[in-house]
Amino acid sequence: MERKARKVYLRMKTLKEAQDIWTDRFKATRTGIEEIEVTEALNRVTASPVFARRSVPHYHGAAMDGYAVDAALTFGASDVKPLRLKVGSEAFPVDTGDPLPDGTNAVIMIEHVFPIKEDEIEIRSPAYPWQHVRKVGEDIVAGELILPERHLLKPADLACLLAAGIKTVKVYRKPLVWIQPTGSELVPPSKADLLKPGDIIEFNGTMIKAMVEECNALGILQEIVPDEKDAISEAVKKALKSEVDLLIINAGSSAGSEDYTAQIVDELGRVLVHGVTMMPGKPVVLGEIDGKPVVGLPGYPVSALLAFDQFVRPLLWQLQGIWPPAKKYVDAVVGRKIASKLGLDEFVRVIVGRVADRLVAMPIQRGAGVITSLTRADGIVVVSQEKEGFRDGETVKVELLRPEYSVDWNLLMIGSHDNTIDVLASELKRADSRIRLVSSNVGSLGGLMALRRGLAHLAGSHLLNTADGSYNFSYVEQYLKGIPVRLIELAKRQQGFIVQKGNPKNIRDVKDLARGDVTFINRQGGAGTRILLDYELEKAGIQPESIKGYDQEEYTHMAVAVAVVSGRADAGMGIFAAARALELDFVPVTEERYDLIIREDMWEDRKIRTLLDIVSSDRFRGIVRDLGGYDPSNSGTVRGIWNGTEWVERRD
Ligand SMILES: Nc1nc2c(c(=O)[nH]1)N[C@H]1C(S)=C(S)[C@@H](COP(=O)(O)OP(=O)(O)OC[C@H]3O[C@@H](n4cnc5c(N)ncnc54)[C@H](O)[C@@H]3O)O[C@H]1N2
Ligand code: MOO
Repeated sequence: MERKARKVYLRMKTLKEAQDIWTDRFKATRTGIEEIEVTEALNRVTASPVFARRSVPHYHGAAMDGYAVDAALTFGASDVKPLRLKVGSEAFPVDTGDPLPDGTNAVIMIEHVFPIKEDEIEIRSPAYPWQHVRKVGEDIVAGELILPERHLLKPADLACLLAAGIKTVKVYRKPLVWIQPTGSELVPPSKADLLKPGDIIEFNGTMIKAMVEECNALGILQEIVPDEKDAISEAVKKALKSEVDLLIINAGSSAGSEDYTAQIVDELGRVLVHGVTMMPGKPVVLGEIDGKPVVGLPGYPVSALLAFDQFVRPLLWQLQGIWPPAKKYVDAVVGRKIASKLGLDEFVRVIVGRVADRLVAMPIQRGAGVITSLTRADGIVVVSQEKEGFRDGETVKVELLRPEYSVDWNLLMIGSHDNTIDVLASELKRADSRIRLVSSNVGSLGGLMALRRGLAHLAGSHLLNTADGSYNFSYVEQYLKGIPVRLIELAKRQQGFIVQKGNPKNIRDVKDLARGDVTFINRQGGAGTRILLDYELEKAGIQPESIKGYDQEEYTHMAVAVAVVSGRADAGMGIFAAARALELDFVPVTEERYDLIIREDMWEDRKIRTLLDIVSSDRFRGIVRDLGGYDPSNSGTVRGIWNGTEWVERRD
């Protein structure tokens, strides 16, 4: 083979350019054709037109239960002049589907017949010719075209084929896809219990195989190959010798020292595209070797999935001769500002809910390695390359990953994070499988803002009024003027310091945070926990500047605990459950009340009704108590009814 100059990173293409190059190159490529049983042909694509072998029905048949007659005999029958017919010679009993006896051409429904004697019936209206009869060829006429070429076979199509006397059908072969995970750090999922630092469980392969299957193709997941050029090259050659229609190499797509995909494709064949202005998914490699399509999907799971969706999915359908199934888009209002780089189409995952008749799309975590951003997402918003993002409140197009009706069952909760929210979410699902509690963590104050702007159904909040020690009331008064809401206690919970196991720095109270040997990890401004900390610092007369790490912020209790477990910090303020989840120690500081703040116009909503039943149930209280660090004895208690101007009810 001719050797070419090495081009590792080609000029970045736009998504549209890359898609055009890719689909154009393989526009005439199809998988082979095979003939299969109709009974096994669901979701396959016809490779030739199909013509009926017989008519349907192939005989005149009764369409109703009753009596078959010659219509001419019945003319003149009426209420004043009933007509009697002899059973067996003039009228013949038939059931739906029975062939019509010779000499008959109509069926009288049994309900319209009056039995006189065993062998005689009476009718009081005439039958017209061919009434209640399914005539020969009414549905299909032998020889007629019943399905065109390149038709995706759905259940009714299979029925139609069988009815027309067809037993086998020519379809395109399911594309066969070789999936090659690469990476010296990868270990198979079966070894998940024996991970060393640096090991990564190979999970992309299974995700890719599942996506391949969703495109009606067959994926063969190969064993992991290490990041060695020769080893990968060998695997590629082996793949191409087999019968595969498409080769996917996962990871090694970017510019690192061990990123060989583009080089190998370039040496063995031709790189069509390396680098697309999309994010995640930017370093995708599109090429061909021996006329076969080869794709290098980036290693990060979100990047791999999105690049697959843009390039592999359409190709797999194209190889079967049809368009990919259409995506579903809806308009929604952005719930939180989305900033994005110019020059890249950024794919932002969002949760979606319908609040007061408009759909709200709340962005969730952005990282290309954050697989949970895909498991949680209801949709994807693309910030196109010429935009720097979206302001909150702006209307955007959302690609829905779930059916639109299911989004109407989402309860959109924005605000402070708490572990009991996860319990609530799973209890809601248990009570009513349609309800999904989707939450976005922006801190307590952020939750109130979202309620004010009509971007959430409910907020979770634990905002302390440092003047009188009350929770949430004064903040509702300040931020929710004109917005009627109700406050329901979710639970009381302990707040304290999350510290290393064994508390090696011997942190006892808030004064210890100012010690020179202690590094702290903080929560973001507006978080209830942050306000609590500042309150405790003020009480103790400690200047925030004297605390090392005070300016380092995280958005959730768990993120604070992770900062401690990883050694980045010695202490952070948070809830007991977060410390326990990571086997850290906990130094209690105080107990606080965490409330659900619910829009008044949601009060009678079924989802909220279900939620309220759950939070006041013994079962919920039991689960929450078992988490540790919570006092759920007053869960479900109404703490306040705010009509937008004043408290109709307020119970501290
Ligand atoms: N200097 C540069 N570095 C990077 C660039 C760049 O342009 N210049 N691009 C970044 C972007 S964007 C992406 S996306 C990634 C793509 O990386 P690779 O495709 O080269 O993949 P790796 O670096 O090998 O792996 C990334 C990450 O994914 C994990 N991984 C890989 N395979 C699997 C698998 N089968 N299952 C689970 N996880 C997998 C791997 O362990 C790494 O953690 O590059 C950036 N860097
Ligand atoms: O393009 Mo990478 O896929 O942004 O993270």
